[in-house]
This record gives sequence, C-alpha cells and structure tokens, in this order.
Amino acid sequence: MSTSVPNPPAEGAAEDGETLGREVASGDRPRGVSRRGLLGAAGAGVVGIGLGAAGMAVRNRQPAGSAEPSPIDRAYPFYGDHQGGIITPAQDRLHFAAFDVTTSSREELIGLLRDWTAAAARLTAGQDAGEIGATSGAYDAPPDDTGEAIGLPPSGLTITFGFGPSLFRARGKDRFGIADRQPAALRRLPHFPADNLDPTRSDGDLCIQACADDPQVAVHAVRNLARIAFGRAAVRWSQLGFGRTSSTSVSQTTPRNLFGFKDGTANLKAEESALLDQHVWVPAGADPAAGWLAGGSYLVARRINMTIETWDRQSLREQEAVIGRTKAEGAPLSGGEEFTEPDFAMLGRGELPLIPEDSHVAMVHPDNNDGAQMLRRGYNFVDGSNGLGRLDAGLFFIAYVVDPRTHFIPIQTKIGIGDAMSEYLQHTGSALFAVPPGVKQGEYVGQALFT
Ligand SMILES: C=CC1=C(C)c2cc3[nH]c(cc4nc(cc5[nH]c(cc1n2)c(C)c5CCC(=O)O)C(CCC(=O)O)=C4C)c(C)c3C=C
Ligand SMILES: [Fe+2]
Repeated sequence: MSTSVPNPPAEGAAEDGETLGREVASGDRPRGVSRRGLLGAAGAGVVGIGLGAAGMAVRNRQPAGSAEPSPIDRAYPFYGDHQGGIITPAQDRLHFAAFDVTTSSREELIGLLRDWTAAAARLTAGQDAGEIGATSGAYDAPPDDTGEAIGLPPSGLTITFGFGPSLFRARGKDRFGIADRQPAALRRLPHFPADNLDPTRSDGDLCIQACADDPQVAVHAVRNLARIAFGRAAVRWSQLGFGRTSSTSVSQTTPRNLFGFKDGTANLKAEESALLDQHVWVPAGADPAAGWLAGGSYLVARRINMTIETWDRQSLREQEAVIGRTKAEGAPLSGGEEFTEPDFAMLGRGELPLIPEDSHVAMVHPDNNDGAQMLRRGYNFVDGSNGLGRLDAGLFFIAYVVDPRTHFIPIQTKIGIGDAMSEYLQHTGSALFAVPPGVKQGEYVGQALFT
C-alpha cells in the first residue's frame, strides 16, 4: 500500500513565480516511508514561511542561526507565468534531453504532455514521479518512480519543456495537426561557419532541460520523464552539464568556464524585467500563427567542444586578448572592474583598441549587434576523452531569446567567421526549441497549442 498523503499545497504561482522558491524538508527517512510521504507531510503541515530571493522555507536544514537555506532544500514552483529554469537562479547541474516523438497520434502526444506535466509538478516539489512512489506499489508491477532520489531533497530542481520545429512538420507532413501554428522563427538552425555537427547530438521534436543543485536529482527527473514517455517518445540525445557557466540573478557570483574565465558577467538577469520583456519573453502578437507561445521563449542549444589542451598552451596575454576581459577579475581590457562596461573605442599601444576587435566580447556585445541581448544558461561538460588523449570537453551553450532570427543567428554567423575564440572551438551539436509559457494549475504544458 502507498503511504500516500495529500500533495503539498500548490505553489502560489506568484506574479514572479519563477524567482520564488520553497524549501521542503528532507532529512533521514525511515525505511518504508516514501520520499513523497515525507515531503507531502512537510508540505501539508510543516510550513514555515520566509520569503527571499530563494523562496519560502518549509523546514530548514541549515544549522540554527544560519540565515541562508542550503540550495538543496530549495523547491521552485512548477506552475507560474513562465516556465521554471529560465530566469530561475542557474543551478549547478544540468541534464538536458531531446526526444523524438514515436507515436503518430495527436491524442497520445497530448497524453504525454499531460503525464509529463503531472510528473514534473511532483518532481520539482521533491516528490516521487508517480502517485504511488518508488517502493509502495504492487510487488509484481514496475514502480512508478525509479527510486534513486529516495531521501534526496528537491535540490532546486526545475524542469523546462520545449517543442522543436520537427514536432510541427517533418518531411512536409503535418504530423499532429499543428503545422499551421508553427512559429515562423521556429526553423532548424542554419549551418554556421565552422560547424562540425553530429546529427545524433542535434535537433529533436521535444526537449527537457532539468537543472538542479544535485546531479542525481536532475538525472532522476530526465530518467523518469523518459520512462513515462515509453511508446510515445524516445530520447534522441542528451547532455549532462556541471558548473553553471552563467549567472541569471544578481544574487549569484559569476562562475568560470573551462577556459578559466568568468562567464555570465554581462548576462541578462532575473531582476531586469524590462530587458527580459524585450529580449527573452515572446510578446503577445509577435506571430499571428503562434499566439500560444506568448510569454514563452526560444531555447538555443549548442554543444561546443573546446580544445582546452591547445588553449592551455597559450600565454595569459593571448587568452585575455581572445576573450577581451582579464582572467582574474573578468574586467574588460579597457579597464575598471568586472561590471564596468567595456569601452571598445579606447585605444592602447600602437593606436589599437585595448579590447581587440576580434575578441569574443567585442564580437558578441549588444552594442555591436543591433542591441540584441540573450539570457545565457549554459554548463560545462566533460564527456571523457576522445582516444587521442584529449578531453571531450566544452560548454553546452543554452540561450533563451525572444527571436532566434534577430538574437542568435546573426551573432553566431558573425562569430563563426571572425571571433578569435573560434580557433579553440568546434560546434558539435545544435538545436532550437520553442518554450511555451508557464503552466496554470489544472492545465498541461503547451496546452494552448492544441486548443
Ligand atoms: C552566439 C552566442 C554566443 C556563443 C555561441 C558563445 C560561446 C561562448 N562564450 C564563451 C565565453 C564567454 N562569453 C562571454 C560573454 C558573452 N558571450 C555571448 C554570446 C555567446 N557566447 C554574449 C552575448 C556575451 C556577453 C557579451 C557582453 O554583453 O559583454 C564571456 C565574458 C563574460 C560574460 O560577460 O559573460 C566569456 C568568458 C565560451 C567559452 C563560449 C563557447 C565555448
Ligand atoms: Fe560567450
């Protein structure tokens, strides 16, 4: 029998639901009591409230007197105006998966989205994927949760769903009766200069971005969503990431990428709502065919291998010239500190710009790209080595943009040709997804596309 208890109260999908979170108790649990049972009990009863950037505390695992809850106790609401995992403060771990839909039935696709929504709401609250739980079901049936997250707290898990161009139309066929609702901007990304794409790491009908502060929690989420999809969708490719390479909130320190540089300094941040409206969220009326996407965004994913062995043999001077910022502070080479605006006109020795024109920062800065900004949310990856003694390492680049035609494609085209950093990079995977707006209680993700 299940040790089921009522679900925790639904998250107050606050206006700014994504930046608010809720900490749920974990702690050691006795054998035979489901993860869901404990967390449900916490949600039902032990609700202490303390709103902050992190959210509401249910039960704090921190030592008494500590003001900041541990990130692993944090739970972000699944329901809200926007999906979680976009402006949520970037967690430390990623499991990203792209799926091929294997059914041709529209009803089965909708059923999958319903099931994924229900499971994602449970998982992000720190519960088992299914209502019965990993160890409480019938002895002769497969459990409705795989079990590896038993005892683990929510860990700040967010689950973000996206729809690829091929969901709408493949080989000229309207697969699910939604071809006329395909956004004009949702097309397969073009081939960029210096791309060396692996088709088995590219594209997909659907995607799931699971971010958490515990890798096991992120992997558990994707694994269970893939299990639930059986017979309707299958994993096409997936990518693990560690060490966020961006900050998406002013409350976060800037992390470093595998080149050893601070990455995320000039990123769009959750607190910059006017800029997010301009550069990240798709406005109502943006595309007459795709009203369902209002309040959503576009997710660009690029698996970018970094030839770190070559990079590591470059002088510090060369490395800084390639990036356009100092390695220690992340300050622009034109001077100041990390958050000083770069001055691309400032000249140095030989009347040359202090920030080289082919440096990465000069290439991608909004001043040099018609003002386009993006919300970057990438992760480092190391997928073992390649058999030639080189690490298969790099940056799994994720960016959320209002329109890839204005906010990604022109910039990527430009840097593929002229960016000094390109010499050390190889793009090996590529995908674009439309990310529907947040889910309302009682609805499923992307519902407006099918109604
Ligand atoms: C097409 C968009 C971008 C790709 C692809 C990309 C890859 C990439 N970037 C780094 C390292 C850094 N990027 C930095 C800044 C930065 N990068 C992009 C865009 C792309 N990066 C933008 C829009 C910006 C912000 C520019 C600005 O407004 O000044 C930085 C500097 C620190 C920071 O501001 O975050 C670094 C370092 C790598 C290693 C990489 C591919 C592997
Ligand atoms: Fe960059």
